[in-house]
Amino acid sequence: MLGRLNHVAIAVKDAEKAARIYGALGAEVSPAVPLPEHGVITVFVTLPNTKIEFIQPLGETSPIAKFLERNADGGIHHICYDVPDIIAARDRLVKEGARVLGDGVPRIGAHGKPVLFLHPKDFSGALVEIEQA
Ligand SMILES: CC[C@@H](C(=O)O)C(=O)SCCNC(=O)CCNC(=O)[C@H](O)C(C)(C)COP(=O)(O)OP(=O)(O)OC[C@H]1O[C@@H](n2cnc3c(N)ncnc32)[C@H](O)[C@@H]1OP(=O)(O)O
Ligand SMILES: [Co+2]
Repeated sequence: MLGRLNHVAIAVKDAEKAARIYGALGAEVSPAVPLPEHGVITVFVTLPNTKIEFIQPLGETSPIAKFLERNADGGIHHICYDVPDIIAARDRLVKEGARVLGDGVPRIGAHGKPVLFLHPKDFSGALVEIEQA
């Protein structure tokens, strides 16, 4: 039911600036992409085995605003796993007692595929995103 580690997300105040050091190391760095429906701007760094997603707040109601108030210098915000069937994964997780954030309906994420978020208190203090593979 669980696939590859899709990305590790780091919340920062300036995503392009944060990714710059990875570019200096020769990694592929994407352009900044605003995703108003998620309240963030993303910059992806592609590594051989996964990606780093830098997320910067966008708009008044960004879901990462409080996190950055608590972590002014930035910090690891969530981890994202591929799942082969996001609806089956959601239903199994709910059955096991995990809380799906929002209305439980997958939304299209940064890679154009459906994503869901799971409450950090149900995953040992780590916010988890699942993405349809
Ligand atoms: C670009 C699209 C997409 C992709 O395709 O990759 C993205 O990644 S979008 C990324 C941003 N979107 C989201 O994060 C959506 C889901 N997040 C949420 O719904 C909220 O951020 C949250 C997880 C419910 C937290 O809400 P918030 O209002 O910020 O926090 P609270 O202060 O109410 O926190 C409650 C509780 O949870 C702890 N917490 C909060 N954020 C995290 C975190 N990132 N990792 C671990 N723990 C977290 C927080 O410390 C509180 O704990 P207590 O103080 O012990 O109650
Ligand atoms: Co993400």
